[in-house]
Amino acid sequence: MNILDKIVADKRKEVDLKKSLITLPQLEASVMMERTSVSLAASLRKSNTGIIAEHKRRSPSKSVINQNLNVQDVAKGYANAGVCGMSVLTDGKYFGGSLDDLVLARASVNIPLLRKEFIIDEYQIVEAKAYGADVILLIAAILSREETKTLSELAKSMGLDVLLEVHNEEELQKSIMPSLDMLGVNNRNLKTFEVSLDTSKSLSEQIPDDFVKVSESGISSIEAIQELKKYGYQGFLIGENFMKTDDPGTSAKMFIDELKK
Ligand SMILES: O=C(O)c1ccccc1NCC(=O)[C@H](O)[C@H](O)COP(=O)(O)O
Repeated sequence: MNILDKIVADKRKEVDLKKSLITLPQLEASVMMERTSVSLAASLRKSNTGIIAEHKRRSPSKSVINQNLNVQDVAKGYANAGVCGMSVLTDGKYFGGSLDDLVLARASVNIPLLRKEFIIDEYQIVEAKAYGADVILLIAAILSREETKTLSELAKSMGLDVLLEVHNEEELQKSIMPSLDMLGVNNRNLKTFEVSLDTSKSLSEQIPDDFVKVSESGISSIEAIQELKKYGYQGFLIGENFMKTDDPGTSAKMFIDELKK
């Protein structure tokens, strides 16, 4: 069993439990359902920098990254730095995140918020909207084409943007469909945890131009972004590089200021 298999097995149990605790009609009664979402894809299209900064306390590959921060401070810091969007990990067991993190980030900033989660059920999409997300992540490695279609169409019907994450050509080819806004190539091999920007480079040509291209994971230098831009990438998802510092907002600001030079 690889890490994704383990995460998904746990997620199925978690979602079943949640459905029995908070019903769909209860989620649908959230005031957030009336909120107009802010598009991350639009924000990336008009940006020269394209940074999506992540709130990430720990991860299966790195164990603890930073457990001492207040998510509201991190969100305000990222917004002040001029990021295009913020990614909030909501998985508890493997990443130390929660839906509370999403709500607190939403209460602090108006930038696009991505719910970074292992989505396998429509319930989690309603949940994302109800807790203030603007964007959901779908991971091709854990979904069939039919599931990707059903989930992405539901998200679009709720006004949410959809970022589809792929790791290889097979996942990309099986998943391309009009109900996606952004295609994210994850540079981290989730079986070995090895990170290589070559994954983004080699898949870039196969991503149709209608989708915003996002490169995810292992990005820590200006040079890497300049290189990825040559391959058509407009979005860059960065977690650990900012979160490992005492002040991720200031780190993101220095990074973005440097990128603008
Ligand atoms: O980060 C991990 O170890 C990980 C393991 C298993 C599944 C997903 C994982 N990460 C999710 C992500 O996509 C990253 O948090 C995100 O791309 C930021 O990556 P980084 O800049 O390398 O922190």
